[in-house]
Amino acid sequence: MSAKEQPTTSGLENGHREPFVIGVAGGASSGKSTVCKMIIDQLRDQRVVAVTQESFYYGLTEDELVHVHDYNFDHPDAFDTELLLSCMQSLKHGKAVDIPNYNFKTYKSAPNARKVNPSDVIILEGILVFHDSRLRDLMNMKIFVDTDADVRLTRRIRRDTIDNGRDIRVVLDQYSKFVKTAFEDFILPTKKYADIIIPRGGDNDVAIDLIVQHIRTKLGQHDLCKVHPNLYVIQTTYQI
Ligand SMILES: [N-]=[N+]=N[C@@H]1[C@H](O)[C@@H](CO)O[C@H]1n1ccc(=O)[nH]c1=O
Repeated sequence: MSAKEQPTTSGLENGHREPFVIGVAGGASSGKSTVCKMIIDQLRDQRVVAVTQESFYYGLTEDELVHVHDYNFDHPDAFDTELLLSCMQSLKHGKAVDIPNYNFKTYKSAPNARKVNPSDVIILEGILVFHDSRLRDLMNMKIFVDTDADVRLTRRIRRDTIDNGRDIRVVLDQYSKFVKTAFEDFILPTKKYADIIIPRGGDNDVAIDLIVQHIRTKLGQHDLCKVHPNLYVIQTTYQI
């Protein structure tokens, strides 16, 4: 069943409604995390949980560590997508999951590091969350954050040099070798799957307000259904 249809309560643990799943994709440093934070802030009255694809990076082997500057963190194969898919499926069915924790300093992954409970809204963000169709099919809403390449690069240089103390030459080398190439080969082609494309990301208050309104409408519809199924049928008939 495509997630486009209305969330249902069928087959869910303790009768909760099926969570509303939002995917947020876009280039590295495009503002995905900022968009997620703004949506979560405006949905303070709802049970919302955020999952980042970065938690599912494979840890690097000793040999990969030795050649870390030649490792492509922007390639789909850098992520444990099977584990991410199984976590998202469990959350979608109202089950709590253990999320791994990837450490950007040690390049190692700590399994089962964080317990995430099922919620009404689940936001999954990451550069390649639209790459695998099985993940896309779990999403009720897909947002692509469309920020200019020069803005993404300047943000990345500022973050990696000032915040993470990396050498500017390493950052630029990694960008031209992996980040730019992966954006063009793997990330940008997933933009066509988006329901909403946000230019300028977190600077775009209008887009984020519209998104939050849409989420509230979808959640509200289900609350009516919870009150009285017939009422829900009337509402659906009216929409048609
Ligand atoms: N390098 N590089 N690019 C990736 C990617 O652009 C971004 C989002 O996953 O995080 C970066 N990334 C990922 C893992 C890591 O250990 N270090 C790191 O900088």
